[in-house]
Amino acid sequence: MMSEISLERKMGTASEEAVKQLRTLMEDVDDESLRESYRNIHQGYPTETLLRFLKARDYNVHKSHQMLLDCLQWRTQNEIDNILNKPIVPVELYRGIRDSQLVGLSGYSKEGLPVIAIGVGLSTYDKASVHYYIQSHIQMNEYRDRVVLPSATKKQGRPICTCLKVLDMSGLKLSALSQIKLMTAITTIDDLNYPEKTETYYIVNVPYIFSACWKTIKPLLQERTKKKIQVLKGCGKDELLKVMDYESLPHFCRREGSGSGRHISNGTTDNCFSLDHSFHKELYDYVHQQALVKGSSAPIRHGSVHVRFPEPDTEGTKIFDTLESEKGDDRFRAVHEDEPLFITGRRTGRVIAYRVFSASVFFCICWIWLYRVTAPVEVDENRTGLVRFVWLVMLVTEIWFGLYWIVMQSPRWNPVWRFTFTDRLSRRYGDDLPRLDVFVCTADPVIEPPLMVVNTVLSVAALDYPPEKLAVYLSDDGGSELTFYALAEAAEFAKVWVPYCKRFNVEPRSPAAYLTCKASGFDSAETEEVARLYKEMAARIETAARLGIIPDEARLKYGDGFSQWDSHATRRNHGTILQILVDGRKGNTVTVPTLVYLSREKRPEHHHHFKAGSMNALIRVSSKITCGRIILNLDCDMYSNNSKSARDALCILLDEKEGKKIAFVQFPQCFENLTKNDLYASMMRVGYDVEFNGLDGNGGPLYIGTGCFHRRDVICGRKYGEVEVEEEEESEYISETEMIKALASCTYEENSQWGKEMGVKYGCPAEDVITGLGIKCRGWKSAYLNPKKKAFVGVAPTNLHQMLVQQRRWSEGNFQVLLSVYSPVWYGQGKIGLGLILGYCCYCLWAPSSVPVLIYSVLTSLCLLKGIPLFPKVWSSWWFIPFGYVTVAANAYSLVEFLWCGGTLRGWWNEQRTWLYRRTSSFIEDASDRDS
Ligand SMILES: O=c1ccn([C@@H]2O[C@H](COP(=O)(O)OP(=O)(O)O[C@H]3O[C@H](CO)[C@@H](O)[C@H](O)[C@H]3O)[C@@H](O)[C@H]2O)c(=O)[nH]1
Ligand SMILES: [Mn+2]
Repeated sequence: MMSEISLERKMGTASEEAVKQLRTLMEDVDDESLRESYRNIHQGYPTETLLRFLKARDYNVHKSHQMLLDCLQWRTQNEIDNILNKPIVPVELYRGIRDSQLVGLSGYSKEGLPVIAIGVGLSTYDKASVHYYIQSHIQMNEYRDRVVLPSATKKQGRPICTCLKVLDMSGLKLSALSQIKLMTAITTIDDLNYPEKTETYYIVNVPYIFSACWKTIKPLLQERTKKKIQVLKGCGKDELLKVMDYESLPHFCRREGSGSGRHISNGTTDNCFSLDHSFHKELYDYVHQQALVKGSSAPIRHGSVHVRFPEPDTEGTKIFDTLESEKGDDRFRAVHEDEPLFITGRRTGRVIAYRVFSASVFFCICWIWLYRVTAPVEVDENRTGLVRFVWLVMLVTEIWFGLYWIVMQSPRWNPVWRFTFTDRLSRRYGDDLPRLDVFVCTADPVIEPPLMVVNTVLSVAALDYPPEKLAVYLSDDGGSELTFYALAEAAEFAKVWVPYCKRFNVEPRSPAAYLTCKASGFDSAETEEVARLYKEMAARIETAARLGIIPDEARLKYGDGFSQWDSHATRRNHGTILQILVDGRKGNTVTVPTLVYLSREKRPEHHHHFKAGSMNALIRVSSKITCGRIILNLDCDMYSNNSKSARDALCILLDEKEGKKIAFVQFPQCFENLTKNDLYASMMRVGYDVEFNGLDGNGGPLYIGTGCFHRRDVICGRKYGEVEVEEEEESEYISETEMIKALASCTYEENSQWGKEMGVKYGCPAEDVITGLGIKCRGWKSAYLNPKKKAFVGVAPTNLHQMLVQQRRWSEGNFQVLLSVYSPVWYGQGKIGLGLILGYCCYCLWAPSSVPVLIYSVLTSLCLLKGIPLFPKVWSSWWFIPFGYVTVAANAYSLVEFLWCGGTLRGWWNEQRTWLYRRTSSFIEDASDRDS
């Protein structure tokens, strides 16, 4: 401490001495223009000015002298002293520059220093040439030195020669590196000609990217510079309020809390970057007035002043070069055409460990088989025949379990994980994305309440996707006026909801889900307003549903739609109803995507093929309206929980290399209405966190009917290797409504390939599984995406009965797949790999494996009662080892796997129990009643 003070005192006397020497040197300058320029620099405070130049050259008088002379030379050569008489005209150009080079004076610090705010991250420098930006920058420097600082000096009654700078880093992207030449030029000009003008740099709103750059840059900076930089937390409000009043705080520092909140700027007057801010108004008037007074001889010139700027000094270049080389680092890489939009990861260590474990289990399974075949059976004459028979049955079931276990290894053998780069997608394509059609299917307004359906529709309408490229189709197999009414109401509400979501970056974008998590309190007036509108809409829809009456105003307003229901229409017998509620195809002024209601024709004499039938009708109808190249298919009870999911999927489908082989991108089916321990194991944790990744490694996950992005032409039958048909011309899809309606008629598919080689396949309750398999058999692969933030969230069955019914339909459906013409085993033979065939079998064998499970559990308990020994005695012989090992290892592994996937011990126990219920009950139920 002591030594520091004495050092400073020493420095103090040393600097006084240096100033004296430098002043004498400057008195020798006799070129009048240089002298005048010098006066312009010091504005009556030469000591302070000389000190600045001395500081910049570490008090080396000779070097400082040279620096000051160079500066004066530069000023006279480039007529810097007159630069304030040269306004940038026309005003539109100037406004453009102000909008893209964000600088302003937000006020004064408590000590009276001007506070200069700079929007580093959001400046784009793309509205004019480099020279204009440099000219404007210098003008601002000169105005600060010749007008702002002298008036501050006057006000404070002491010399004010420096200022504070607050740098806003929000929005800083790597693409900013392309501006680095301009920024280096500006910094170099400041370093050489306006040294030591800034007392402190406060850096606020620092995104991750900057912290990365900062680590790189910091060691390169001089100590002197480094000391002046303070990186503040968040928007820096709390720290800055220590040095200035709230009024002087730049607008980007005024956020509440840690900075994640929203701007509360009221209009542009608070925004000191704006040309309408008083500082910029004054500057503008000043320059124009000067032009009149001093530059009156010549008319105001169009075109920028070309200021010569010195080659950046070594420090600047060093930083630039370092950043350039850092670009090799993934975070810094600019977009190159050949850069992948996604990568595929493997966890080699874990996989090898698993394979070793798996081999050991297999060894023990063979050992068990051997035991069954060779172990001596009881010799009691009366029972030997029976016991032999029981052992034979045990052998058969154990062989089955062994084989089933082998099948189950396929989705664990080679798991992969996909990671997408949505930022690269945005940089490469911007808003130039392919059209996306979303199909939402509903079938029954009682089981699937219209309000829920509408929430699903709204959540996808608000996807982070250009609205003119997005369309949402609701297929109503219930043919219900209520659902139509609800959608019409939603179309109105969407006009508020969609812009609101985008403006405030709301998540999730299902209004019901979002407003429930906000229920504790609304953070802004907008939210309150949106919540009110939503509640009103929900009330109208629910009242209509309860009473079964559509309000007359609505009937009047949407007469076009309602008139399509004739008096004798029922849900199983009606014509096609098609209504485009919002038409967002026209240009890019739209804010809400296209919204379409479709209820395909249904007649009792024609089979409607359930969801598959409605999907195919949607594919045809949409092809004449928006014809999106990509199709997203959603069940009406699954809302979009992550507005980026479409972009994630596109990272895969648009990737030029790996993505070319991929036909569809499947997201998992996640549920929100489950408890932590997941009583009925509906979450299928292991399925979605382990097995699907394994399937992906073997050729791709199944298509599970919801949360899946397809390529339109592939689902319509394109084989891998065939050329993709270009998107249809705009004019073609504006067809006659009647013609489009015909595409959804009962008879349209007669004698066609629809339901067979085209669209979703018919004839099986698991239509989605065979459709996906069919696509793979045409040479395609699929990909599985399971981002942390769940893409789609739905409602799972919550009671035992519902669960068993659903389970039975699935196992039955999947078993039918095995026996159908589209069986993975024979249809897939030679078309898809063995790993994938086995992968499909895991699911197809659910139902048949209930037979051995049932037999095994009944038989072992009976034998226990009858005293028939089935297993070797514990610790009695070597034979015990395989039984013990397989039982312990298999259960321990399944528990570990379950915990890995984020489950709980209880949850695992519930799953084991449910599994037994399913296996033992579905077989019996299946045989006893077949009503649906
Ligand atoms: O004639 C029909 C019957 C059903 N659906 C719709 O199909 C979806 C799925 O039906 P649901 O009864 O909810 O079946 P889940 O068991 O929940 O569905 C799972 O299993 C089905 C069969 O494998 C898949 O089609 C689904 O996508 C998948 O979520 C729902 O949106 C229904 O509205 C129709 O559009 N038309
Ligand atoms: Mn469902």
